[in-house]
Amino acid sequence: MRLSELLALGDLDPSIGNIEIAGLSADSRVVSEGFAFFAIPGHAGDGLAFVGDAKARGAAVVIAERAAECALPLIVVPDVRAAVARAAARFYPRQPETIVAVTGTSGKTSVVAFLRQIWAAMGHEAASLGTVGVVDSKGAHYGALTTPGPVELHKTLNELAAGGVTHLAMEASSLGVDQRRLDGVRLAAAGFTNFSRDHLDHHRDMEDYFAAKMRLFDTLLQPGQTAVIDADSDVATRVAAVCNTRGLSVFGVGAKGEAIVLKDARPHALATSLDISHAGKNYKIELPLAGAFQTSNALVAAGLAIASGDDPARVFAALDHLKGAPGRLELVGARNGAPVFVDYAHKPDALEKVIATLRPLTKGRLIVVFGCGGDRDKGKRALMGEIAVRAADVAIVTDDNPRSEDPALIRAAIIDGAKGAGPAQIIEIADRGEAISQAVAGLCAGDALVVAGKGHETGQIVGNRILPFSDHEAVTKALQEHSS
Ligand SMILES: CC(=O)N[C@H]1[C@@H](OP(=O)(O)OP(=O)(O)OC[C@H]2O[C@@H](n3ccc(=O)[nH]c3=O)[C@H](O)[C@@H]2O)O[C@H](CO)[C@@H](O)[C@@H]1O[C@H](C)C(=O)N[C@@H](C)C(=O)N[C@H](CCC(=O)O)C(=O)O
Ligand SMILES: Nc1ncnc2c1ncn2[C@@H]1O[C@H](COP(=O)(O)OP(=O)(O)OP(=O)(O)O)[C@@H](O)[C@H]1O
Ligand SMILES: N[C@H](CCC[C@H](N)C(=O)O)C(=O)O
Ligand SMILES: [Mg+2]
Repeated sequence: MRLSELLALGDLDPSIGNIEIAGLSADSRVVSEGFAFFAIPGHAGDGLAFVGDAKARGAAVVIAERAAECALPLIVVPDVRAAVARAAARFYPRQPETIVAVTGTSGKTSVVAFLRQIWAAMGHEAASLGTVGVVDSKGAHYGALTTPGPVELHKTLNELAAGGVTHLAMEASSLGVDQRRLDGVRLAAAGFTNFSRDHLDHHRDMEDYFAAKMRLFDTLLQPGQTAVIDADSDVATRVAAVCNTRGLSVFGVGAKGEAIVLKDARPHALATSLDISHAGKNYKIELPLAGAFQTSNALVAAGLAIASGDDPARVFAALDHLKGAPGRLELVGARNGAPVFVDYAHKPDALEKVIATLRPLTKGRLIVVFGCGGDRDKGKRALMGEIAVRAADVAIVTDDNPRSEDPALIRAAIIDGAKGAGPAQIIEIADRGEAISQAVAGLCAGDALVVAGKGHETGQIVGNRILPFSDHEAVTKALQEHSS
């Protein structure tokens, strides 16, 4: 592809515009012969500092936001992150016909997994993309980011479409939206789950975080398209106002929803019976998932399936067969009849919700094993400690990806927040495997254990090393060791 086509800039000097481009990247380390290198002014450094590296690897041209002394032809654009996203969409032209993006602090991975399952039940060739990777009818492939960078994203979209996928549900993280990773994606609709504290290590404050999410609705969705909103979220009215201003069609779901109305939800064991209405008709659903939050997620997914053209009665029937996303309130086993769950709650609201879900199902003690990630929002540590001792009976504080930080200090910050904040016993066990083993060993009939924070993850990040570790495997091992 010629550079003028890649950038959609017809007025480039032909000596530059006619350069044949073999690929594109914003990371000099993956540049090859004939590539266009997009120099992003980032958080840690400026891509312009890596032009020499890009040239040595064969880059043909640099695209940046400012003019600079440069060993290669340089083109200045106003927003280089948007430019690389749009260029990637041209270089990898195919996309599944129906792409839906889901944002919100919690529930994105669950909603895209549910939507993929609903679409598959409708007979569509469906896929999902997000924190647990790309999942389609052929299997799952893990990736590093929830919303991949634009070059990887468009390569993936191209491959999915070429492989016959017509329907894709993808997660839109606030960072992904903010950093223009989705700017070249042809969206059909978008979903919003909820809003609470997260990523305050990146966003200046909660308003900045909210605005980042709203860019999906006020900029990326086009007027006339549909926004499916969990109407029971604290910020649903604000989100709907943003959507109305943009001329979107608002589809509210939940007890306060107007498009799918949740009339009654009766939890029993690990399932929930729902009475809902939509377009003047009533439906009964046996959702095979526990937790009010999973009901909300399932209704957002159903709304997105209906908004993208599927038959409501068939969509609601599909909810009877939903499976949870891996590591989201996943029942791994039991000891002395006490269930053991693995969950991905690594932020305050999620921890609160998962404990609140298990509390009514637990006659004995509710035990939670958790930690907080290093190099992430420090403010959430004390909050999560406080929630655990207020809402659970035993809080076992352990490590969760300490990264470059001293894990003992992370645990101390959690315990500082926990002390005196509630009745639960606090136990500190640094080694996560040992914490899980001791928690399992102590389970009595009537108890329940939730190991929170790592969900589907398969490693413990200590310094720059990723040590193999899975909560699921650690629980299974502990259940075997402490059987009888
Ligand atoms: C903190 C953050 O969001 N970083 C993202 C951001 O990097 P940055 O702006 O800080 O870039 P930088 O490190 O300053 O470097 C500037 C530029 O120089 C380039 N570079 C750098 C070194 C080099 O040798 N050569 C080179 O060309 C970099 O590729 C970059 O383009 O822009 C990059 C290009 O798009 C992203 O790859 C990078 O994601 C990093 C890998 C990351 O870990 N991001 C995480 C925090 C993230 O995005 N998480 C979200 C949310 C998760 C969730 O809620 O589920 C996600 O969507 O996964
Ligand atoms: N609708 C919801 N409201 C509150 N908490 C939720 C909701 N859905 C899921 N959770 C909690 O958040 C955890 C993460 O859920 P999920 O992976 O679906 O969300 P996510 O938005 O993709 O999160 P992340 O940004 O961390 O990838 C779950 O394990 C559960 O504890
Ligand atoms: N996408 C989130 C996941 C956090 C998971 C938790 N296990 C941790 O490491 O803090 C992040 O990178 O902030
Ligand atoms: Mg996710």
